[in-house]
Amino acid sequence: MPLFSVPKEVAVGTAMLGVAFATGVLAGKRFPLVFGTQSGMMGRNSPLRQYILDHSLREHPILKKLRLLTAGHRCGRMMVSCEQAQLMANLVKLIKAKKVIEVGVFTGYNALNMALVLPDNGQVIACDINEDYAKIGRPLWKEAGVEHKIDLRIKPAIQTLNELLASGEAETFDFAFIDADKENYDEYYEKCLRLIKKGGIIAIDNVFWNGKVLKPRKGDLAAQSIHRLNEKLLRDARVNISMLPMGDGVTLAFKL
Ligand SMILES: C[S@@+](CC[C@H](N)C(=O)[O-])C[C@H]1O[C@@H](n2cnc3c(N)ncnc32)[C@H](O)[C@@H]1O
Repeated sequence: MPLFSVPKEVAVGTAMLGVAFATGVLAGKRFPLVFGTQSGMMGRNSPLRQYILDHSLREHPILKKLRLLTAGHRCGRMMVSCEQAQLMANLVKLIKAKKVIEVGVFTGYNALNMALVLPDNGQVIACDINEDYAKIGRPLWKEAGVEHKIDLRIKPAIQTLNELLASGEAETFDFAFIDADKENYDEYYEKCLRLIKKGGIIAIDNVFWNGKVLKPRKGDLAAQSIHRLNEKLLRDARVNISMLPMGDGVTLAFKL
């Protein structure tokens, strides 16, 4: 005797949805992504994400301090996810990077994360328009002993990137992380591509834009901009790419 009964149509519909979801999961189709951006299977507060953190996060104690401090800020959700930052640190180490760019710094969680793995003469050119955010992180950059590696430039990132190009620094960077205003993503990508060396890597954050790239709405310039760049990257012969379902989606572009 069932504990409760549902109309046949509802039962059939639910079963079909379940099969569709499972098929999507098994076939690696888009269902898990649709359900898994910020609220579902792999969302920020999901058990699976917690499992990932419990079984892979190796966070420097001062980095953790900055993460917890930033999480309490009213804009704390802008911070990059810690597992994504760890992937970037691993890549920076793997390619023995010396010079990196960050477009969009906030309190500097990822700037600190990269500075911690750069050699002592390494350099993070950190671009942001808001110095107040960086003031939160700077004491911790100092406490970690890497403040000297973080060169914070407070002005629109496009201006900083243009200045780097004008001062002859094209093809001298190893790694770039793009994580500022989404409407300018394409311009950041093009300039970073000129600034990094062959074999260098560009990581682009928020490439899912919380699922809105699936059907960008007319007035949503951020979703449109990210979606356009995603489409362009698919066909961009200057790079190899991987789009990863981590955080809000991150694309890695490897310069050929
Ligand atoms: C998502 S947050 C960056 C998070 C950061 N990467 C981290 O590790 O936590 C975006 C940042 O981009 C900055 N930003 C927005 N527009 C910008 C612009 N035109 N030029 C430079 N920075 C900008 C914001 O002030 C904000 O700090």
